[in-house]
Amino acid sequence: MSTTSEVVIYGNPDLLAAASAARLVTRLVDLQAAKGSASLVLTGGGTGIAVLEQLRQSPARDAIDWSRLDLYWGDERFVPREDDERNEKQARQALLDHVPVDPERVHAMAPSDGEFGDDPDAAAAAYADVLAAHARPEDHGDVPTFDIMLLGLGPEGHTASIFPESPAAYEYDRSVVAVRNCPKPPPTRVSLTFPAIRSAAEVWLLTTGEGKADAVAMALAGAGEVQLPVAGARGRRRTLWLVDKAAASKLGNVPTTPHM
Ligand SMILES: O=C1O[C@H](COP(=O)(O)O)[C@@H](O)[C@H](O)[C@H]1O
Repeated sequence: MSTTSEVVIYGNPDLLAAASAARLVTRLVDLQAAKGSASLVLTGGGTGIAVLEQLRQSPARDAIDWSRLDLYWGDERFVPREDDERNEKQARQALLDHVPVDPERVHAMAPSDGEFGDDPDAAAAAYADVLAAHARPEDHGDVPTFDIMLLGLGPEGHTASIFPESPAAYEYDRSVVAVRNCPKPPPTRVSLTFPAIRSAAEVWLLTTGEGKADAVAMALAGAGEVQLPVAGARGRRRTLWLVDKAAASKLGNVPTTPHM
C-alpha cells in the first residue's frame, strides 16, 4: 500500500483537465501494452467530467483501445437513468458515447428506475456482485485491482459518496453501500467504500477551486478519514493529487510539482 501522496499543481482548471486527460491516455496505453487490457473507475463531479470532455476532444484518444477497457464508477447519484444528475449520463455525454467502448465492459451502477426499482440497497448489493464477479484470484478479496481510479472531492471532504461522519465512512465489510441523506443533493446515492477504493492500484484525486483548498490541505496533513473521507482515498501503488493553484492554495510544506 502506498503511503505518500504525490501532488501536481496546475495553473488553472482548464490546464488541469487537459493535462489529466493526456496523462490518462499515456497511462492507459501503457497498461494495455503491458497486460492487454486496463480498468478505469470514473468519478462524477465538475472536474472529473471536464477531464472526460478533454479526452473526447483529444486526437490522442484514438491511441487507447477502447474495446479493451473496463469501466466502473466510484459512486452514482441514485436517480432515474435519464436524469441529468446521473454520473453515468454525464460521462456518456462527455466521452463514452463518442468512443468505441465495449458495452459489456461498461459497468454502471443501477438507476432508481432500473431493475432494482427505487431500492438503493439492492442496487449497491448488485454492484458489489459485479465487482466480485470481475475480481481475479490474484486480487485482494472481492474487488478487482482497478488500474486507475479517478475521484473528486467536496469542500467538506467527501469523496465518491462517502460523506463525513456518515455510515459509509464506517463501512469496512461491504465494497459498495447505499448512501442516504447526503448533505449534497441528490440525497440518495450508491458508493464504493474505503476498502474498495483502496483496492485500486492508482488513485487520482482531481479537484479545482478555492472552495476545496481546506479539504486538500487537511487530507494531505493527515486528517482522519471518518471526519474527512478524502483523507482515506489512496491507491495500493500510487496516490496522485491533480489540483489547480486555487485548490492548492492552503498547502503548507507538502512537496509538490507545479505545472503553470
Ligand atoms: O456529487 C459528487 O461530487 C463529487 C465532487 O464534485 P465536484 O463537482 O465538486 O468536483 C464527486 O467526486 C462525486 O463523484 C459526485 O457524485
